[in-house]
Amino acid sequence: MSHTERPQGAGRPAEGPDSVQQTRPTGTGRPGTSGAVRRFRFTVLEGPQPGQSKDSNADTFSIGSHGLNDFVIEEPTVSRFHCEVKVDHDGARLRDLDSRNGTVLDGVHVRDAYLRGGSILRLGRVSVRFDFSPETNRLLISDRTTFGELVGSSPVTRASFALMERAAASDATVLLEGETGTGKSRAAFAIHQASARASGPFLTVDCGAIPGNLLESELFGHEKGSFTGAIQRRVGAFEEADGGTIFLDEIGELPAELQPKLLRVLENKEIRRLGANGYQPVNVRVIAATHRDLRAEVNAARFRSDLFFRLAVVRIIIPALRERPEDIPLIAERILMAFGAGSEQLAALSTPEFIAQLQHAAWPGNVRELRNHLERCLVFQDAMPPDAEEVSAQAVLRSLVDPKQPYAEARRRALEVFEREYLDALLKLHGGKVSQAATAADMDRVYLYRLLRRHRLRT
Ligand SMILES: Nc1ncnc2c1ncn2[C@@H]1O[C@H](COP(=O)(O)OP(=O)(O)OP(=O)(O)O)[C@@H](O)[C@H]1O
Repeated sequence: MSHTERPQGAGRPAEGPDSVQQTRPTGTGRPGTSGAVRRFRFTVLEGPQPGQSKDSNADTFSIGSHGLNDFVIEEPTVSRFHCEVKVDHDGARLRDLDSRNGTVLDGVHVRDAYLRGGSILRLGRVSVRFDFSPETNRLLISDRTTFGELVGSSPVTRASFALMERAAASDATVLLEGETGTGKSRAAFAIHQASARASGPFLTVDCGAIPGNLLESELFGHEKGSFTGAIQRRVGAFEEADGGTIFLDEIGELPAELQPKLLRVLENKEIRRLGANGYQPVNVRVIAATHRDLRAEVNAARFRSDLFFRLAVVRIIIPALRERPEDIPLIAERILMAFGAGSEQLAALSTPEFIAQLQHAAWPGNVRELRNHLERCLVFQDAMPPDAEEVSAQAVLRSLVDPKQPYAEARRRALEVFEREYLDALLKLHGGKVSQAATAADMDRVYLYRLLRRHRLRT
């Protein structure tokens, strides 16, 4: 059985000893503040080291047999990344990370549930007890509300900015995790620009968009004649990015046969072109991103555990837009300015009512979807509520037809809107995978890429 459980009375901090007193960081408007979240502890009841306990030191805490967990329990029935607890508005939320033997909470198999103080978890043959402690953990929150192109004032966003600032100050490999459209590629570029490598190149390789057999040559290059069609020598992205940063987007899609090759680059800082005899050194910083939880991929043996270890030196999670509605006024203003909205349009699209509507929408496509919606509002010159996307096709067509415009111009605008809607829906249907979308739509992949870039649906 799998379900989501909430403790009674969750939703607002209760006063009992087992409730979360403060799940939101404090002092959110003040510069340089750090937030506080309630601390908790896990104690092993049955397992390899009974009595051993571990306190949380941030707002999330993971348990598993892999060395990157907060509580490492080395026992064969415990998965590498077994489960995670995150303190949120409602309490301490437990998530099973697709573990092999599952997570059993007080006798019930759960995937997602809220914990009470004294809850007993069974992970394979190990059992642990969860308790809240009276102390709090302080979280580091940036005093900035912008980082590169990204803006946001919510504590979760500013906590991610704090990590991005730290990442920029170092040369460590970074793993960015977040749903599609949350701003991962902008974050990667902003980290590069704020780093000592800013004057060097920044190269993006979308590991999900390039067929596996071409990806190796795209990344590492090839020698002339190394395979059929290799009519001349080609420099790969790692060599091209020398002295700068390479952004490996959708790293979760990296084919199994390329994973040890990337691992070697990260470990030894050297690459070998396809068909070459020897290795050559490269000086490149790697930032990777994924919309998946790579820990579940590691559990399922689809992603190498040692590669995850090397990539996640700094792991930054960019939350979904629905988890940070406080960011919406700033983000909307930034987007409207970028579209060149005039002061009247800005005023019409920043009324408290309209902003509240935006803040209550689910935005499965995150900031990208918000941007598309705002663009439509500008085109239609109307502060449409987000669910107005459902308006009938006829109403949309009617609003596009403006007989005061020359025919050619009216047609161009209508086509423009159609194209964007089509591409947006196509990408959503195929989970953002461009190659797959191109095949399904019977389009050339390179042409689809060009269209996506024109509509700013891809960078
Ligand atoms: N915090 C933010 N402030 C302003 N704009 C943002 C923010 N986050 C995202 N955006 C905008 O949203 C759009 C999508 O961002 P981006 O392409 O970086 O997302 P992504 O997570 O890399 O998406 P995908 O996984 O689909 O590649 C961009 O236009 C970006 O500028």
